[in-house]
Amino acid sequence: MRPGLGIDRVRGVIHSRGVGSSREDGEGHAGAAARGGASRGQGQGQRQVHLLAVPPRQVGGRRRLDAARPPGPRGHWLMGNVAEYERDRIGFLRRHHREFGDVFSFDERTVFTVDPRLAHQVLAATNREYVTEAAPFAGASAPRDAGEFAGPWMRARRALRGALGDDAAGEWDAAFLAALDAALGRTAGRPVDVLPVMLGLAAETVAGLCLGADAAEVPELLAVNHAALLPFEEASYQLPAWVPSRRNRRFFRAHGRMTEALTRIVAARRAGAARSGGRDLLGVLLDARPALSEREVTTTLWSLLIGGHGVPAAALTSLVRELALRPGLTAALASEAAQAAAAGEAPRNPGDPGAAESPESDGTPESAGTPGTPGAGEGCPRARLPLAEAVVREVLRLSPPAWMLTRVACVPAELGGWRLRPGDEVLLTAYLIHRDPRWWPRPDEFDPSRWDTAHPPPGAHLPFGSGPRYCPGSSVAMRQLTLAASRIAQRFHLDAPDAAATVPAFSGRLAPAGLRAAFRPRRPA
Ligand code: HEM
Repeated sequence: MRPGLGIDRVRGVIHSRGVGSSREDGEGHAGAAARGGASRGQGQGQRQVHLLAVPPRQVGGRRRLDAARPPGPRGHWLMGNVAEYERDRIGFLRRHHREFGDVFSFDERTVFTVDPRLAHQVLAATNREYVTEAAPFAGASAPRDAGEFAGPWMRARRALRGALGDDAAGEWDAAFLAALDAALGRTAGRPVDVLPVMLGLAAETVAGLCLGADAAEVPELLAVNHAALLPFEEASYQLPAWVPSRRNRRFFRAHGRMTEALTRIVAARRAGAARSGGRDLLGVLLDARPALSEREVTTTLWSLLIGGHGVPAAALTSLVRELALRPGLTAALASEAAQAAAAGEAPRNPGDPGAAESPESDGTPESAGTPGTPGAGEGCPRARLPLAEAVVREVLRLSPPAWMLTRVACVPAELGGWRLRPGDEVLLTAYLIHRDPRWWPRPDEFDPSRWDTAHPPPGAHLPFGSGPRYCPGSSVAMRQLTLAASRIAQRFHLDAPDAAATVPAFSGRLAPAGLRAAFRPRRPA
């Protein structure tokens, strides 16, 4: 059973075997998604057994799965809670949070928490007590092995830190703005589905970031992979990878094409046959010391490409919705953009000084100034566009694209007084934490001004996660979203008559379902 979707589903697929592996491994990448995501030391298909939830016992009028498990809904005698969850995921979570409190179990091996303190604790203990859904480069067959496989990934992360920090992230501002103008310009003022436009924009942006001049074929491959991954994200139950279902075959085909392309690009770059004009992430990875293997480089690229595609596109789509609903706010953003431009301040050029310390320094983004938004130093356009930045933060608070984070215990662990066994899964509901009135006054209200004073406790603001597996693209993402908010407001009239009626889709990534909008160019002032 996979109630925990979000980015981890995708990453489970990506990371489970490393990009260079194949079906011959026995299960390949789709194995993680197909089994519910995991190198967990359980035989193939065993994970699905959790679907057949053991009927809980009634203990003293309180439902308990067993003495060692948190309380939780009883569900159907055979199917557990899957059907109810699938009918209305967030409604299910809200109901059971109200009934059972901040920690409740979904089935024998799956626990939800809506407690920021516990979320923070779990995220901070990742790579020690917990693993992300499956470890990068994993060929691991048991959760206890996953830390070992996270090693190369963490080395790659460290190598990338400088290149993805706030100073360096500015190098891509101009390319991002050009791609944004082009993507919205192509819509020619006609109403369009916003998410596909943003997926195209994000694909082009992240492909350029990773591969520079060698990126040409990658945006299309990302689109193909995105489409192949969607069914895995949307369903709670998957067939094992070895079943030659249409969905599995489609995924293997898409994945194989991307693998082949990345392997070719990496090999050519290593051989010096292809040279990117600027400094891209592939260049950084190839220069890493100690050197990363070809497969580690390729797998890291794959993770960055997938992580930097669907999630930012979902965030951009939510941003458009909020802007479309608030003409007054867009006018204020346009005026801020005009002032910043007049002062020659936006966007900033490469080499800007003054970025804040990386949140990875101690694994706690909350310690890096404003909670959950690291690196907002004076050199960042966010500092020059404070309203745009606050709008973005508010969008990410109300609609975190990665609305549920997943961890798997790899050793016996403790969560809020409950015992977890290796293989148990903890689901951190960022969406509910972000809307909890205990940490957020008027939690459902869109109010960028709250960021003038907001000081949520650790773990209460998780748009980019926390701890050692904090999003490595967060600085780039915050910059680009801030620039996008400002640019869209300045250059386009937004017309989205149905925006208020769109509902959030709690799929792999949270985004307003079916949002349509027309981006009509404004006359230059
Ligand atoms: C609005 C934009 C973005 C949001 C909201 C976002 C959110 C997140 C979150 C919440 C996580 C942590 C997941 C967890 O703890 O399980 C994460 C991880 C990750 N993100 Fe982002 N992300 C964004 C943009 C990007 C970009 C632009 C890139 C690539 C340049 C990227 C690459 C990654 C990667 C590779 C990981 C996995 C990190 C690891 O496992 O160590 N993300 N992201």
